[in-house]
Amino acid sequence: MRRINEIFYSLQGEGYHTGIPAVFVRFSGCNLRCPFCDTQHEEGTLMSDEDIAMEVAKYSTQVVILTGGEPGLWIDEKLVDALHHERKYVCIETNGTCRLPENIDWVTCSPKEGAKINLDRIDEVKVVYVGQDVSAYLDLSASHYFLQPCSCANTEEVIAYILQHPEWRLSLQTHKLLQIP
Ligand SMILES: C[S@@+](CC[C@H](N)C(=O)[O-])C[C@H]1O[C@@H](n2cnc3c(N)ncnc32)[C@H](O)[C@@H]1O
Ligand SMILES: Nc1nc2[nH]cc(C(=O)O)c2c(=O)[nH]1
Ligand code: SF4
Ligand SMILES: [Mg+2]
Repeated sequence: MRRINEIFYSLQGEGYHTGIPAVFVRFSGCNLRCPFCDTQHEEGTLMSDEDIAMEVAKYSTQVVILTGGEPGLWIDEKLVDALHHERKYVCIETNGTCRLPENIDWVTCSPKEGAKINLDRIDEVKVVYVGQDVSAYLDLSASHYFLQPCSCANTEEVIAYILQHPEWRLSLQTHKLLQIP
């Protein structure tokens, strides 16, 4: 059984897949306490992999996004297999501190200051930019590098940084701008 905070259907608001309809599976609990974290995730109900797959299967989109909390603490190949069995494309939003099952289809790593990255594969790096030194994150091997304003509040600062450092792209939390989940 896995502790699930919520399962909901919306558009991916952030990063490379922005705008794509997706089912979000939010796990309860995290190993970090980021001061800027925008998510309440501690509450949750226990669900089996079959329950999770059945809930996700109600939505016709192919894309599932595992998030939290920190989903890397709680998932394994068996859960990803159950979602693959429903023909889903399985993405994860992770802080990168936990080893992940190899059968995940897309890894979004959002590294946090002082937390060691423990991943073999990253598709996109997405850093919440609050003025910190982000240059070392470009050494992570990935296909895309995004900087994201913190709660849409410092977008001008992020744009100014990216114009000076064009290896980065802008990721906006478009769901917050649109006021959708
Ligand atoms: C709530 S976290 C859950 C997944 C995982 N624990 C992580 O941090 O990647 C989902 C995404 O939201 C980002 N995030 C959290 N708080 C934010 C904020 N106030 N503004 C912008 N992005 C934020 C995280 O960096 C991460 O990319
Ligand atoms: N629409 C929408 N897109 C998201 N992308 C990542 C999210 C997350 O909280 O992990 C998130 C979220 O909470 N809502
Ligand atoms: S790692 Fe993710 S869920 Fe955990 S506190 Fe930081 S932003 Fe929030
Ligand atoms: Mg969110």
